[in-house]
Amino acid sequence: MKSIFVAIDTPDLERAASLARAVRSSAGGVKLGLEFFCANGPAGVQEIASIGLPIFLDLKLHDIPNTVAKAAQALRPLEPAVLTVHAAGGRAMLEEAKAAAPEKTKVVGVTVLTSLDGGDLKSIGVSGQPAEQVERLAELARLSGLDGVVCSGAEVKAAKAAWPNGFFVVPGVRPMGSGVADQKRVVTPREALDSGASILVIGRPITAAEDPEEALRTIAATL
Ligand SMILES: O=c1ccn([C@@H]2O[C@H](COP(=O)(O)O)[C@@H](O)[C@H]2O)c(=O)[nH]1
Repeated sequence: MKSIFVAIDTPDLERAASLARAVRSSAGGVKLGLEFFCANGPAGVQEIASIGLPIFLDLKLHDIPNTVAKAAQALRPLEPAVLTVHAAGGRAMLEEAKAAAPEKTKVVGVTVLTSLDGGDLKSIGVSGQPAEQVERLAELARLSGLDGVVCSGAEVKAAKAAWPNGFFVVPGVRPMGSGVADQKRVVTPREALDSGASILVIGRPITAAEDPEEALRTIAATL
């Protein structure tokens, strides 16, 4: 299975389509997030989906259970392969999100954003290191019936040990020598996969490259 989902973070539909076409033969899918969705909406998602790759809709839904359930329901026609919600939304929200999403969609809970470290958690009132919070939220996601979680490559081994049949999405992935930008908990693609990631999410190291297709192939060759 092709394990790299390319994060296409742009508000520009034409650019998104051109990137999706460029990576079509080597990617496992494309990930569309808030930047793309706010600019282009469901119609934009459908246009990218028509290029033929599975769609990971990374909207990180986080609200009261009723609102998240209605949002997940509204997204049903898009039939995303993967949909994200924030695990910190709590058990009722997670259960309702899963129940409202299409049966085939993997609903995964974002645990601790890969852009955060222990200091950031402390500043929002969460004591302990990211690994502890990931463990807590992954357990909540499992008990709530989700399909898996989003966590960094540094935590995925422990998460998989506790949830062997879970689906583990790992962003914050950087090939050796690539700039980390705003990411704080970063591993290489090989490390993420060896630690148990089900899929890797990689954006700028591919999309900002002069030749995105070549950049993706080079990364894929390390796996
Ligand atoms: O914890 C998280 C959850 C989601 N993301 C998303 O993944 C990509 C990463 O892009 P890069 O350019 O490879 O840094 C981006 O779309 C984020 O929204 C994450 O990074 N961390």
